[in-house]
Amino acid sequence: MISSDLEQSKRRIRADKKRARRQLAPSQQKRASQQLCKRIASSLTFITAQRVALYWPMGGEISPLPLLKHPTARHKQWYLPVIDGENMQFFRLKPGDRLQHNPFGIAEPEHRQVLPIAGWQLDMVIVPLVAFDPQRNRLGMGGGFYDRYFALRPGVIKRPILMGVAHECQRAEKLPLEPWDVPLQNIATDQRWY
Ligand SMILES: Nc1nc2c(c(=O)[nH]1)N(C=O)[C@@H](CNc1ccc(C(=O)N[C@@H](CCC(=O)O)C(=O)O)cc1)CN2
Ligand SMILES: Nc1ncnc2c1ncn2[C@@H]1O[C@H](COP(=O)(O)OP(=O)(O)OP(=O)(O)O)[C@@H](O)[C@H]1O
Repeated sequence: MISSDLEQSKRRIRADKKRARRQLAPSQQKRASQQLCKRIASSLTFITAQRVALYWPMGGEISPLPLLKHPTARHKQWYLPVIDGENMQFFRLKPGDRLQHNPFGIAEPEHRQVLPIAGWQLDMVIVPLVAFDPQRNRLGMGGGFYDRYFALRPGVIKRPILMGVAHECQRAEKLPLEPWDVPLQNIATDQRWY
């Protein structure tokens, strides 16, 4: 087994960090999410972004949802990931939209526009992650959805800005890198920027 060392190390880090974030008390979760959203809301990336994708949190993930109600966010258009088999697309989320659960138990918009938005039309994507390191490397749930979605983005194009978000306790010293890993422009936690 050639891949075993790397795979094993990724498996271990995923298990560790999923446990760490699930163990945060509801009050800690709430406070962390508020701190995170305050940090993001004061960033130029967010202030100037018109079309922003975020995610519906699950399993102890830090919640980006307070951003939806932030005073500076009133004129933004919001998008959520929708998965279909191995594919992921982003669909518009409007106030009052009904949501439904996908097979992973993650909420998605129930009634969708016919076509998803094209990735390059998004200004900013708030990217969930399981673990990160100070070099802004990311380890996700293991489905490869975000890596595949952004794989086609040519290096010269800076749009959308990919902003990873996490609890500070999801920081790892150094993550094993895969050739397909898509770099994040920055990572925000409840504590600081990376
Ligand atoms: N909130 C959120 N939405 C997201 C992602 C994410 O990481 N977080 N994704 C980022 O790619 C995509 C979904 N990716 C996923 C990939 C794997 C599993 C999964 O393996 N779930 C297992 C066990 C969950 C666990 O270990 O905690 C399962 O449902 O059995 C779930 C989602 C799109 N939407
Ligand atoms: N650009 C790509 N082209 C083809 N396959 C890919 C690509 N990116 C990722 N994959 C596949 O996805 C699988 C999962 O990748 P990885 O373990 O890096 O996921 P992840 O980044 O943790 O997950 P996610 O992005 O869903 O949160 C890999 O085994 C790989 O085969």
